[in-house]
Amino acid sequence: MCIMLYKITELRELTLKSKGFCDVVAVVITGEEDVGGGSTVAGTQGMDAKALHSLHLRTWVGSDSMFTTPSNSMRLCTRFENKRRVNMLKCNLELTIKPVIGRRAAGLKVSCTSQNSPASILESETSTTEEDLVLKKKSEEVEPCLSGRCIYLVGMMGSGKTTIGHILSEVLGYSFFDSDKLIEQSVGGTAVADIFKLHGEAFFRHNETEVLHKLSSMRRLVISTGGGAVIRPINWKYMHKGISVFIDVPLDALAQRITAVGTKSRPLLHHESGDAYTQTLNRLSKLWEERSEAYTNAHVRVSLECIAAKLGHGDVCCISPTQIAIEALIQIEEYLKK
Ligand SMILES: Nc1ncnc2c1ncn2[C@@H]1O[C@H](COP(=O)(O)OP(=O)(O)OP(=O)(O)O)[C@@H](O)[C@H]1O
Ligand SMILES: O=C(O)C1=C[C@@H](O)[C@@H](O)[C@H](O)C1
Repeated sequence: MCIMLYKITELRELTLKSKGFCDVVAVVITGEEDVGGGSTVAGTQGMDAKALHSLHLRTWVGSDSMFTTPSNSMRLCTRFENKRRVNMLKCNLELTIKPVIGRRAAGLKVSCTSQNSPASILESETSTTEEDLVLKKKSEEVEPCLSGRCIYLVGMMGSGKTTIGHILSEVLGYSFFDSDKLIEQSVGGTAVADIFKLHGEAFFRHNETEVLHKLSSMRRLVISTGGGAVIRPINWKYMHKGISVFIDVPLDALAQRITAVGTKSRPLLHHESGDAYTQTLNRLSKLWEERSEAYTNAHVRVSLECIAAKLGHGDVCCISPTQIAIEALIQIEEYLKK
């Protein structure tokens, strides 16, 4: 099993491999770094499970539940999709974060069990990857050129705006906002799917424009926008106050990602029955027909197909979010130089 762990405070990517089939999972753990000699680097002290879940946990295929256990460990119950064998495995993943002394020495003990495979214990130290160093260097070059301008990430549902947005905000020292979340807050915490159901799409779009309007007067933000934010010209007026970046992901890759996590939270893709992948791909194709032109309004395009060609990958699924974030910074830099 292959587990990718992202530690957002340090932006380190850690790949743990054990023999057997290969699943890809990303977990984000974050916390106070260097909070004094002998303290935990990424402990769960002072954080409740809900906060950890909402702020710091990502999996490629969605997490069913997560809870903390006493003394600096947290447990994630999730379903890992085995891409090679298509079946779903139920797994318990327990991360034990050991106390460390000094900076940058998070010890992670990962114990992983599943219905289909015996328990295995993996241990590793975090290490800074070459990708992390490239990302850091590029962000240091680009950040002063931005002069505080916000970055608006646009792209179809599931294109990775949130995932990449978190990475970019971290390296640039910007704050991160998700416009869908802000809309939910403005409607008393109602979920996007319920806003569509209760009030209709027009109401949602109106609120989306309001949110983008408010954000447009702010600085030093990375904003993950909703997939349909591009369709209203007024939204571009606001987004063009900053730098807009279109994350261009092939539709079949989007359909795979979305099918893996389910369509319940995405009202424009939700369907009750039938082949989930095909239905999702059909709906995405329809939306793409309506929107592809609108995405060209973005200042910058980050194409996963181009990154794959550059890196010599046959498949866009092999491109890590860090690589996409690096490419976004390269493209932003080129745009700013023009
Ligand atoms: N580079 C990547 N490779 C594989 N899966 C990814 C990658 N980036 C993101 N994902 C996964 O794709 C799904 C969608 O990602 P994310 O939520 O970041 O997209 P989004 O554009 O913000 O989506 P939405 O607009 O629907 O909210 C998540 O399950 C995420 O883990
Ligand atoms: O593509 C879209 O139109 C949407 C994408 C989501 O982010 C949400 O903004 C909402 O579900 C609509």
